[in-house]
Amino acid sequence: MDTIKVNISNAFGSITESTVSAMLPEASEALAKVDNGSGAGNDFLGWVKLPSETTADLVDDIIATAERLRKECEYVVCVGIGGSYLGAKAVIEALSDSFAAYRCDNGATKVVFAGQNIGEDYMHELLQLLDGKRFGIVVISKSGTTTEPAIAFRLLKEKLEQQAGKQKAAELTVAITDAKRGALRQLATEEGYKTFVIADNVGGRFSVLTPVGLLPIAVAGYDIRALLNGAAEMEAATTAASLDNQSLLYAATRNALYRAGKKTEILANFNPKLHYFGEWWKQLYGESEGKDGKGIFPAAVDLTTDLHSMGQWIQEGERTIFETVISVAASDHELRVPADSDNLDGLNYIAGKRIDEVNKMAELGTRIAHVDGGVPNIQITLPALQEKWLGQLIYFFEKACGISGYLLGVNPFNQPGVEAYKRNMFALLEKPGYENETAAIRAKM
Ligand SMILES: O=P(O)(O)OC[C@H]1O[C@](O)(CO)[C@@H](O)[C@@H]1O
Repeated sequence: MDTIKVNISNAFGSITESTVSAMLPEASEALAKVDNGSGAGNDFLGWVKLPSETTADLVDDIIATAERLRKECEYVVCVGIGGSYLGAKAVIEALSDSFAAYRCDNGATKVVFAGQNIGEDYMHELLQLLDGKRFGIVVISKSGTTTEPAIAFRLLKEKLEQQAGKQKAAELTVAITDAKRGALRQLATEEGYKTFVIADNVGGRFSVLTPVGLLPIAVAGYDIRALLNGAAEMEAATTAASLDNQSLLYAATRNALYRAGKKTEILANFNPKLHYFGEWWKQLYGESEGKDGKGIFPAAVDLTTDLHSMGQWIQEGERTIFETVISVAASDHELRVPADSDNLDGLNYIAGKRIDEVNKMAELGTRIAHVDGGVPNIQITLPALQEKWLGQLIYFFEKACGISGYLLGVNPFNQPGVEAYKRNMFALLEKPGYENETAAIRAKM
């Protein structure tokens, strides 16, 4: 079976091959905690067997629901934040025509996102876009009480009910939430929305292969069966307690680098369609590892774009970073550099070459330059931006994240730190029940 590949041959300097090999017993223990559920946070391991255990009935139901929305709606607004948004956004962006938003003529349903910010202008402009349009809503919140999506959903629900009437609005709304608990579950029951469940044992940032990610991806017209199949292949390929297990290898290497003083990992892509993959990855690793005063800081760059902004820092700044490059072997389309008789820009030496070949040389040149500059490099190669490979990549990173969190010595499946800003915001907005916090925060101002 073909799988995505990790190459650590350029990660050495502050660590050696034997440093990584010496991590194997510890990494195998961490892997066992993920696979056997014997570690901290083991009530959130529902994602481990999701690809192989997702039933055909559920997939059929998701696809049928997506088809219904695609038939009835010009726009589907997916409302959610963090893990209830980033996975779908990452996969849709990776698979989409970069200019899909500007191609108003193809009649395909457009997936737009809301509830991932509290931007007043963003919401105003979205409501304006939807004015008089046939639209539907997929509202996604595991807890059902997250402020950002709750505000967006209030506005969108009101708009949809005004435009389509209450009953039709209910038919055009799908809620993805907890099976029993929470405000969204209660509302969905009262209003009669079609619902899908986020299982108790799957945390938001590990939920892209549940209806949370699968429904928006299917609404956007992509093949969720292929995505799940790819993930299932990687599920099967990441159980061995060996450095051939690509997730274990990546987790062991990044922890070896961290222990050697490399505190920041920069995830780099050379394909603009992977920008949101970096955003998804940042949440996955940031929320999983950044706790107890520990954790590799996950940063992401889009190259070559950011070589003209962050390139200087990466090349010559503080040597506490390492870089992980997602390398896509083949592009979908073929385009060559044109020849020009005047050659004023001096580009004729590459005339006739594929744009992708130029990009690949930029990638190789960057990798060599950064390694020479003291930035260890891990390379992850996938053959193409297609559902199967993205499914593999998602599962690869999830599995590695669980192993890596245990290697780091934290509970990778909680995120207690996220509550701090919420408590302050509620106190400042004078939420009932927060009177003491309101007084305390006012005293600090
Ligand atoms: O799906 P919910 O409950 O709205 O949560 C959204 C996001 O908020 C967090 O709880 C905190 O950022 C994330 O872990 C989660 O992905």
